[in-house]
Amino acid sequence: MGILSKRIVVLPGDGIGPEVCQEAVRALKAVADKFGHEFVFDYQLMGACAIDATGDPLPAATLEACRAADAVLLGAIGDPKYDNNPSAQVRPEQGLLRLRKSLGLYANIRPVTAYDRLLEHSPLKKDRIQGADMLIFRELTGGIYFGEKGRNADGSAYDNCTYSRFEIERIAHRAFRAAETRRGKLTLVDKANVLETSRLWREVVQDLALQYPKVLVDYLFVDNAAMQIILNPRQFDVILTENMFGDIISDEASVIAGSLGLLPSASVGDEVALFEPIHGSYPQAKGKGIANPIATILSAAMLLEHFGLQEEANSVKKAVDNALEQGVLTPELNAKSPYTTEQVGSFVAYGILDILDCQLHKNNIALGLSTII
Ligand SMILES: NC(=O)C1=CN([C@@H]2O[C@H](COP(=O)(O)OP(=O)(O)OC[C@H]3O[C@@H](n4cnc5c(N)ncnc54)[C@H](O)[C@@H]3O)[C@@H](O)[C@H]2O)C=CC1
Ligand SMILES: CC(C)CC(=O)C(=O)O
Ligand SMILES: [Mg+2]
Repeated sequence: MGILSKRIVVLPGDGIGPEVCQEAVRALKAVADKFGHEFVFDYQLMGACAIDATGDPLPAATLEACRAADAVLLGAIGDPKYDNNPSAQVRPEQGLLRLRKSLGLYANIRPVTAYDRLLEHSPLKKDRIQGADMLIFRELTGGIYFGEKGRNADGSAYDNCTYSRFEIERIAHRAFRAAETRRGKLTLVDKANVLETSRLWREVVQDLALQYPKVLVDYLFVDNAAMQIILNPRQFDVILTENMFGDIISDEASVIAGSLGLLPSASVGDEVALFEPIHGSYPQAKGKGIANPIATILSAAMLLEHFGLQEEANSVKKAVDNALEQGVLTPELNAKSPYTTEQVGSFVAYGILDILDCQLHKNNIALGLSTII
């Protein structure tokens, strides 16, 4: 792959979003320096910050910039002043959902890995999670999050869940193809004993399975899946599921990795792809320097893979592995001698730049010397 010139729209968003985005951009800048690429970063508003500035959580200028970009990097959106106000007319989350829908980002891909170095920090049984490695395909533009919702005259409320065969087929094909390149197993997580939409998911997946004879297909009800993911995560290879179930079980699966702050994602579909950590804006941590930036840094690695820059992506992943290995960890993973968001980010950037005397950098951090990159 030659030298690339790419325009990346950055949507830092709210809460810890700007802090974790800053570290992912630092990693991308290190990659650009090392490999000679040109990445132009175009910062745009989305979420609560966009409501505050324009009244709209997804201003037209932001959507336009995303459409014209080569990729989008998102931090997170959401603010308690909207969460705690049930009568708020406009919400940050509406901006995110509208962005996903507008860009046709129907497949959200969330890798989950058990890191050897972090096993000791896990509340889960080490011998059960060691080696766990799964890829969750979460449908992202349909289902209950996008169905008609409202209040009835009697004061009751409703959220409708609808799926079409087409919506299921397009993400199922992607999940089957991924399973073919991995360990050849696909688990559909649904609630087909109760929900009609889930029965349609099963029918479609059963039909498509005929086109992928090398893939072993398994079906699990979501309640059972929620338990199995924790109890015996190594049984999973590719998980395919609808929007809300995928949202919930992937946050749960982050316990296998060790923290919600470690899980990245790629959202892909018809237009430009978007990369974001699976976590939210963690408002309690805003400005404290305690947020783990690795989920966003690994999302940047997925962005590089999307550009076809595998070696570059590997350099980011290797630098992250090294940070974990060396114990350069934010407080939720190591309360005793924690590193800040920025220190973890700059340690990773050093690793990308092959300044392999990371010990020196670690010492600098210990001495309180400022980050250099
Ligand atoms: N994609 C997005 O932008 C998302 C936005 N949200 C929004 O975020 C706001 C907060 O929602 P919550 O339910 O509290 O979810 P959250 O994901 O922001 O935080 C849940 C918990 O996970 C941990 N955590 C999350 N990110 C972390 C990080 N980088 N490092 C270390 N620990 C981390 C913290 O213990 C935190 O209390 C809400 O406004 C919500 O709507 C929630 C999920 C996704
Ligand atoms: C607005 C929500 C659906 C965001 C969320 O929880 C997620 O995408 O994981
Ligand atoms: Mg979520």
